[in-house]
Amino acid sequence: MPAELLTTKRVEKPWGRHSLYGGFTDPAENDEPIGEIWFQSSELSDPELLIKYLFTSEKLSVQNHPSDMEAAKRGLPRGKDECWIILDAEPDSTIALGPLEPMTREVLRTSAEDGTLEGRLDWKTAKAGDFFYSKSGVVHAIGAGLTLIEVQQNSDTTYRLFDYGRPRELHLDDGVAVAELDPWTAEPQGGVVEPGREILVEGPTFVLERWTGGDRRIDMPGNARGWLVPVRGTGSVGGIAWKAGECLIVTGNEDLDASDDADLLFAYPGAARI
Ligand SMILES: O=P(O)(O)OC[C@H]1O[C@](O)(CO)[C@@H](O)[C@@H]1O
Repeated sequence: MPAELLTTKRVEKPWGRHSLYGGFTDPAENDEPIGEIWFQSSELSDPELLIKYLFTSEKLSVQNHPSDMEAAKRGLPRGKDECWIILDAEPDSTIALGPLEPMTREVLRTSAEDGTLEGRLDWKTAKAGDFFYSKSGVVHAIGAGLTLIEVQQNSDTTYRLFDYGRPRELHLDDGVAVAELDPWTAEPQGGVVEPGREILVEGPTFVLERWTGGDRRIDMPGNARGWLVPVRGTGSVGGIAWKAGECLIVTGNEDLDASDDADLLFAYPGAARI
């Protein structure tokens, strides 16, 4: 199938919201808050990437994820590098990425246990338009009041180190073992490589491009597939109509038509741009 419009799965989370974003339907007042919307294929059982929208009203857990190598050691199919495009933020919204100072594994564990870990993290202001890449291992926490798109390796393995006393399971042994202990620094980005084409992530596990509107050709080599995430605008690809808030998987060689105002993300597995 050259292009598939993905279906959505709504995920309840204690830190989610009753008032979502854009065209997403709000949950009923008495229902649990929705924290995530996942885009799923009805054709593929285990695609390489997963695209989500996140809606936060409280901080997520302080957490990290295994790399491909650490995942393999634990019998898991893949690790979880991830990144976030911030769509909307309350004025005081923040995201924690890595420790303020290099830490030892022992300090990471004891501060997770005694609740001081939160204060040791580098809480960065997050506003609409910001972009953050969080490599597996980075100890991070998405803050309250944010709406964002997450592009990640398709893995549901999260090691929770601290959860503000919420009654959810923690995973200290694994989280401490796979943690990156040095402060976070932004990965170098490819930047604008041609008019209307910006490279936000180029490996090691996926590439993320950002495109402006207009018509273009998508040429995916072999069996490679790409995830088209319209942030704004309308259009069609491979004869399938799309609009902002949806997500499609594209394979092969397809024409993409996008309205002039379109803002598009295009993600695919791999270490280098196609
Ligand atoms: O354990 P929590 O707080 O529900 O957070 C899990 C979520 O955090 C994320 O890893 C984002 O940091 C999501 O991909 C994941 O679903």
